[in-house]
Parts: sequence; C-alpha cells; structure tokens
Amino acid sequence: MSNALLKLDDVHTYLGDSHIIQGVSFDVPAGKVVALLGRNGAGKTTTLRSIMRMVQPRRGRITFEGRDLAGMPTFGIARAGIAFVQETRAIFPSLSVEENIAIASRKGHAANGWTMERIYEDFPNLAQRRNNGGTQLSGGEQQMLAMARALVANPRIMLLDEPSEGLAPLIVRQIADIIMKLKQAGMTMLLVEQNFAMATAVADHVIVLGKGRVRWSGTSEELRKADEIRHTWLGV
Ligand SMILES: Nc1ncnc2c1ncn2[C@@H]1O[C@H](COP(=O)(O)OP(=O)(O)OP(=O)(O)O)[C@@H](O)[C@H]1O
Repeated sequence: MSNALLKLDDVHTYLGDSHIIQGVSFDVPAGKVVALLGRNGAGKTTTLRSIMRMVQPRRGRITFEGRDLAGMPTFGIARAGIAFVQETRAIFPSLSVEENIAIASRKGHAANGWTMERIYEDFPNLAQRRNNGGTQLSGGEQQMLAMARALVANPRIMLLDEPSEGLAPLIVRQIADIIMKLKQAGMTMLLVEQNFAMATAVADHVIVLGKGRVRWSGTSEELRKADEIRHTWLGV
C-alpha cells in the first residue's frame, strides 16, 4: 500500500527468552485510526515499544514514510514524527499544566500547527487548569495533558497506549471525542485499547492481536459481527 505512513513487516520481538511478538505485519495508512486490540499480555504494548525501538525487534522491518527505522534511537524516531503517549502518561508532577505543554512544544510538522492556543481550544479542561500542578489533575485530565504534550510536538502519527485505562465511562467518552476531533483534523493514530466499544467507535480499521500474532483484521463494523473472533481473542 503506497499510502502506508507506518508499516510493520514480519516483526519478531523477544523479551528475555520469551518470543512475545511472532511475525506481526500491518499498515497504518495516513489519516486513519487503526486500533490494536487484544487481551492482557497479547503483545500490544510490546508492539508499540518495538516501533519506538524501546525494545529491539530481532527480525522484520518497521518503516515510517518509507524509511527503515532499524538502528535509529528512540529520540530520533520521536523527532522523525512518531509520538508515543504511554500508559504511564509521563507528566512532570512539579510543573504546571502550561509548563508541561510548553516544554514538549516543537515546530515539528508545522503544517499540523498545534500550538498552545489551539490545545486550549480543543481541551477546555486543560485551559481551566493551566496553572495547576501535574499532580492536581484527575486521571482524565492527566490523559488529556499527555495527549496535548504529544500534539504540540507536531507529530505525523500518534501511538496511544490504552488512553481509556482507569477512567470513568463519561471521561472515556470525552477521550473518544478528542480522538475523533484529531482524526477530523487529519491526525494518523495507532490506538492500543482494552475498551472494545471505545476503540471500535473511533477506529477505521482494527487489528486483533493474540499471543503475539495478528489473528484477524478488518473494519470495526466487521468485527462487531465476527462473534467467534471476539469471543476467542478478545473475550467480549
Ligand atoms: N521482561 C519480560 N520478560 C519476559 N516476558 C515479559 C517481560 N515483560 C513482559 N513480558 C510478557 O510479555 C507479554 C506481552 O506483554 P505486553 O505488555 O506487550 O502485552 P499487552 O498486550 O500490551 O498487555 P497489557 O494490556 O497487559 O499491557 C506478556 O505476557 C508479559 O507477561
């Protein structure tokens, strides 16, 4: 596919002696949201960490805009335009909301034009709390701040690791709305989720991962009808 912004081709990753990712291949086309679903331990986070080269795949190729990421350090991959919003949300607790965003700000792909002003328009909760410390935020606000910090680096693609984790349903809906808004603004996203309803509501395409392999892929609509796949690999 010529419009694949990010491409994984037969990726194998080991953690210690365990063969965690066993030949994973998929594409993330520009402007689309691809969801990576699977049970606990299926290898979703390890896939994201392989893309960022926080772990080194032993075999296979990962290309971004046609360029092989092998041998690149994690910071180089981030600078090339891949933003990773980790489950830990990695907020600096001693800094204010505004300072957290400011230090992450970078021109990056300026055409995207994510500035502090634009962040405050799209994340009114953060605007209200701009002078609050990172630790004074709710879980949902911390997730929004983590996403805002990724956006102001003006990436080409965002990797989101379980943004809904630990959040109340109402807040999950707010996060889903933000993801939809980003998609409408043209942002490409690879979304790792446990929340089936949320992920299928926002994704154009779904990859089901099970025991380190791609077990199924298709549209959200198709997955809702694929009862056996859902039961076997997702438990929903
Ligand atoms: N250092 C390690 N050595 C061996 N196995 C590990 C190590 N770290 C994690 N694992 C195992 O790797 C597997 C994949 O983990 P991974 O975090 O990628 O799964 P996941 O699908 O993202 O699940 P989760 O939702 O729990 O993060 C798990 O079974 C985990 O127990």
